[in-house]
Amino acid sequence: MDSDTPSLDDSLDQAARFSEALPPLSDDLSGADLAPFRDRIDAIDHQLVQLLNERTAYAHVIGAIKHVIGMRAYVPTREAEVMENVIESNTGPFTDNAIRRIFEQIVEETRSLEQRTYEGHTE
Ligand SMILES: C=C(O[C@@H]1C=C(C(=O)O)C=C[C@H]1O)C(=O)O
Repeated sequence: MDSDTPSLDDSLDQAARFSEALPPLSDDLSGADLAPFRDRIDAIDHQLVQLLNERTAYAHVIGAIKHVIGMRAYVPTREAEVMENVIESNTGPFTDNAIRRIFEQIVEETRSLEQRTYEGHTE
């Protein structure tokens, strides 16, 4: 996904594919209800937090194993692979750069947890 400005039609198509619970929208958006879309966002945010914490739990285990076998927490080659994978999965409307920035933050937080836990980092 390279375009910086996805079309509203594409996002509406995607939204309809993701959730059958959404109300149909007419061409005139001025009377449309925000609530069902915000409800979906709230539910997704909840799932995202659970998934991020599941991801972190696996990384914590990986950190423990690396510590025991004498590996550093920070593995730049794996981080590059993670970044390639997520960009490969990206179907938009987020751009690849947006996905990259989000995952840089996720991986940085994950790495930091491992380093604090197993390498005595203070930040
Ligand atoms: C989870 C790991 O530890 C660190 C965090 C990574 C991540 O968040 O994906 C990737 C590589 C490491 O820098 C790992 O080595 O797989």
